[in-house]
Amino acid sequence: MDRIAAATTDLSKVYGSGDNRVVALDRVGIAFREGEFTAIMGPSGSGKSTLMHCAAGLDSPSSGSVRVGTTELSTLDDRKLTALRRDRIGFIFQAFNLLPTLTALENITLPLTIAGRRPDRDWLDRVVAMVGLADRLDHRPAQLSGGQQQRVAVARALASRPAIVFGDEPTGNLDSRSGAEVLGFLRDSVRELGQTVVMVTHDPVAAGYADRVVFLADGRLVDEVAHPTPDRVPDLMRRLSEGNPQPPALHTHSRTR
Ligand SMILES: Nc1ncnc2c1ncn2[C@@H]1O[C@H](COP(=O)(O)OP(=O)(O)OP(=O)(O)O)[C@@H](O)[C@H]1O
Repeated sequence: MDRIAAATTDLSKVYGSGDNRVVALDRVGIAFREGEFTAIMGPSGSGKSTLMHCAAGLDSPSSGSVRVGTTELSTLDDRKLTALRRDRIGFIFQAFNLLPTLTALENITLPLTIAGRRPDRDWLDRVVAMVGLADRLDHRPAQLSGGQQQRVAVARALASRPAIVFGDEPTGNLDSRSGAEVLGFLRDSVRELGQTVVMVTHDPVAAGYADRVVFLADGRLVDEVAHPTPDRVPDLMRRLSEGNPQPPALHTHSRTR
């Protein structure tokens, strides 16, 4: 049986009340299997960021549940939730969010330093080698290109060997060549290092690097494509944005409800 890195059950998130009430997520159930690369797509406002933030313990559900590994997040107090995010979850943001005064290596190991943990030297060497930063470790962010800075952020996300890595538009600030490199490294972290990656993206080409793409519309999971290729994803996106979530013939299995 596949092991589950993180999962949501009947996850709903409602913002505001009365006339301002927005149902950002409507009973979303999704499992992220260990060693799998998932892309989350959907129109603007469909709930992608909210799903990622709830699954990563950055936001709390209105109802339903989230687990990371076997840990149910609702059972954790703030201190334990912070520790779980730090120790078991990696984050990669659109803006690289590196500390300018630290070297690349110091940025990569910062979450471990804060946690008072000693880096696993072998693992760190593998991660640094994978993202091709071995000869840049003493550079500061300003001395690195955008693509190199995002590679530092990828290595930082992987440094603790987390249960799951969440990326929020990780290539949104990169040119297509640097974006392709970063996506390749994310895919390598899954294929070669056995990591689990979930990425929100608007870019069908980026989604083409994933093992599967899930589509949200109006806070619901409306479809899922396994082994996407860049030519299949835009077709699905077009149909969804036209308000017709009928799965086209090319999909492998559907979760429409
Ligand atoms: N803090 C908040 N307060 C009120 N409404 C919110 C809040 N955060 C999100 N929403 C609403 O919830 C819905 C889902 O938002 P979310 O940011 O998850 O969508 P998204 O698919 O990530 O959008 P985008 O692609 O534009 O980033 C939207 O209608 C949004 O306006």
